Amino acid sequence: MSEKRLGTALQTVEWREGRLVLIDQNALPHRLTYITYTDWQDVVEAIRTMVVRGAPAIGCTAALGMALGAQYSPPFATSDAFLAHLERMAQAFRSARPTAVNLFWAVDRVLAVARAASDSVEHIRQAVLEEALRMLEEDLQINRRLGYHGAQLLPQHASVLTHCNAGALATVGYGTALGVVRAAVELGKTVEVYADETRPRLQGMKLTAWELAQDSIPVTIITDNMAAVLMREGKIDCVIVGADRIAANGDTANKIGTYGLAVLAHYHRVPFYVAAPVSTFDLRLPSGDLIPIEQRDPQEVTHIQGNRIAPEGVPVLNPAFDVTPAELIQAFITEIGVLQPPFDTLHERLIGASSHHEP
Ligand SMILES: CSC[C@@H](O)[C@@H](O)C(=O)COP(=O)(O)O
Repeated sequence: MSEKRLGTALQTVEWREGRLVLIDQNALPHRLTYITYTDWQDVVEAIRTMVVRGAPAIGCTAALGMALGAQYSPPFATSDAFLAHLERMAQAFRSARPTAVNLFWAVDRVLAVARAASDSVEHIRQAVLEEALRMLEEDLQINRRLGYHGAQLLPQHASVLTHCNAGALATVGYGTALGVVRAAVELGKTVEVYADETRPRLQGMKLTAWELAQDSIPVTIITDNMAAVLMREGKIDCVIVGADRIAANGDTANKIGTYGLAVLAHYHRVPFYVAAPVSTFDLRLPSGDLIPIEQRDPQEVTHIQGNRIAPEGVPVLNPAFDVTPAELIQAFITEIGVLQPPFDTLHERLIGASSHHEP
């Protein structure tokens, strides 16, 4: 095992001197800047406008955003009134983005702790902050464990294709799909990564390529339509992507374009892996047909850096995610090991643990 500790320099979301601090992902790769938040409603907006994005990162940001709102709330006479205030906050966070279930999971977890500490406003406040900080710490540990399990699946010299950004920037740190890459490198394997640019918001080119370069992990940017050729030429050993929501049968929502990659991988007999924490599984949904898919502003497609590149007046579709059918996925890499549907080991952990309120 090498001495390198990769992906630890970037902490996407953190609590600093009673404030919530986010890396501004909309400024990358040009500038690594941090935004400090004192108002929970601005944190909701940060999730909506994708200052912070990626399923685990938005979950942890929402949890810490609720803690921020709890710290700086107006005075409440009773703990019931304070709980009602937290429920309103929770609803605002849930409505920020619909697809990643981690957001709902995180908000529910904070609310559960708040309800359990309901003997005084001060206790609730303290319990909510402690729980949010615990979630941030857990996320890092989860990604390291998940990365270790996934690294066992890679050959000694591996060429990995990934889509969007499922890295340190999509989590609190270290990453899921990129956590597997980092863990393999830490175990002494040589890994080169092909990063799909990931239209329309280009998270693969702007974020994945940037964060791997920070760790000196070899990375090559390709356009989304190059994957087939690379697979045909035998240049890809496996595809590893993250996930926003995984249904009970293994159907997986992830960034738009993931489904197409899975079809290509199947045709070329390239293993296709999904790397995601247990909190991304939504076992209440029997299949992926029921996963809500976020539709985003058409301007993300028609404009580049504020300049229109599409003709006026032509309709545009902009679903942010697609659903890959389970049969195209070789395995699910999680912090508790490499899993296959029907995910028997997960049922006990997840069912009943959360009610996942939808917006
Ligand atoms: C570990 S992150 C997994 C997914 O959240 C990621 O692949 C993805 O689709 C992110 O989408 P985004 O729209 O950038 O939030």
